[in-house]
Amino acid sequence: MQDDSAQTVRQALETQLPELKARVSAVDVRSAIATIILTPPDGGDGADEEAGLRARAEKAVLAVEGIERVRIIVETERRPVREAKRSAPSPAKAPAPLIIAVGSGKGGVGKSTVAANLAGACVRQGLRTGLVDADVFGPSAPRLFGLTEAPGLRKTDAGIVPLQAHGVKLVSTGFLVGGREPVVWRGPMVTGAIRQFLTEVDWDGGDGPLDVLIIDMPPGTGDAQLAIAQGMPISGAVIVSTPQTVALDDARKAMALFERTEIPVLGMIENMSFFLCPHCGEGSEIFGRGGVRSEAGLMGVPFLGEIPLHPSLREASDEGRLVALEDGPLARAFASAAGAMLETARTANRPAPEIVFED
Ligand SMILES: Nc1ncnc2c1ncn2[C@@H]1O[C@H](COP(=O)(O)OP(=O)(O)OP(=O)(O)O)[C@@H](O)[C@H]1O
Repeated sequence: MQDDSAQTVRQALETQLPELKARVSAVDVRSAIATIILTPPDGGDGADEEAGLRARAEKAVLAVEGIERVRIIVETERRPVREAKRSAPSPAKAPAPLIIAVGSGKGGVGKSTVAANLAGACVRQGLRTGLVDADVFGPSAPRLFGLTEAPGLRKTDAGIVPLQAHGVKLVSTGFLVGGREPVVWRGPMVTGAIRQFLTEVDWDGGDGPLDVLIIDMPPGTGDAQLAIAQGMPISGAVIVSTPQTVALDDARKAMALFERTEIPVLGMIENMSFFLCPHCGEGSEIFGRGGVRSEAGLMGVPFLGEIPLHPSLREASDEGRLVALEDGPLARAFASAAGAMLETARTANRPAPEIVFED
């Protein structure tokens, strides 16, 4: 369905504005919001001409049935991945001793919900916790943390000031988009914006340095994900998957992506593992519980835990609450998964023992 609307939007753009055809690098449609990523114009175009072109593009997209809002993002830099790696900050400048990327090969498996609640579980353990919502296409942190009406991000001499909710400090491209107006992003975009989130945020802000930073990766396994993976000294990655075979196939691709960038996979979390009935508390294994555990076994990575499918998790997410900070089976599931994740991350990060030769 989502793919169909993206295709319709792309067609509308390309038919009505053939001059843009070569510049449309990605189109995404979610919740009636169309995001269009354009490559920069070829040298000659003046600023006015470019602004006019974008305005016409917005109009063309808004005319597509079902689209209520348009975001046009113009990439100004598209550095090859290798270059991104070179520009990665030195570990000394890393924002936290533990930086954990939460990824999934495919959207909709609940990765963002899991990432947010893992962050909540870290706060509950008394850790100073940050979260980067790196999903430029469908930022979900504003909704998950109840910050949809929050003011935009500010920048001071010390850096970008993160927002804070439920004890988690967070940045999201969602905080760059205001109200219901179509927004044109300027300046270094997509990978550029994310790179700023990875390198220019004042996480400390006088409260002390972070203990752990969680990165909610964009779904998929393309260049954007690779650039993020290489833009920061990530300690390890957690892969979220549902137990169905099709989701597992994508999870495998996500794992391969992290392996290519030499980021250790800390383990897998099974989301929507089984249906936990809100009435009787009984579990039903509707998607074939255990698929992720066996996949983790096959891939030789730890299995970190299972999160049940429960209506209250969706409700809490829509209301901007973190179940990880409440009581009940979901909170316990997140506490256990976060505990396993931190344990594996700390082990993976521990420096190798030094051999001392005695005379
Ligand atoms: N265990 C669960 N029980 C009930 N609902 C869930 C559970 N996990 C996620 N959801 C719901 O499923 C939907 C998708 O979750 P979410 O947005 O976190 O997925 P995602 O993988 O990050 O998707 P995308 O990558 O497309 O943003 C949301 O409505 C969320 O509230």
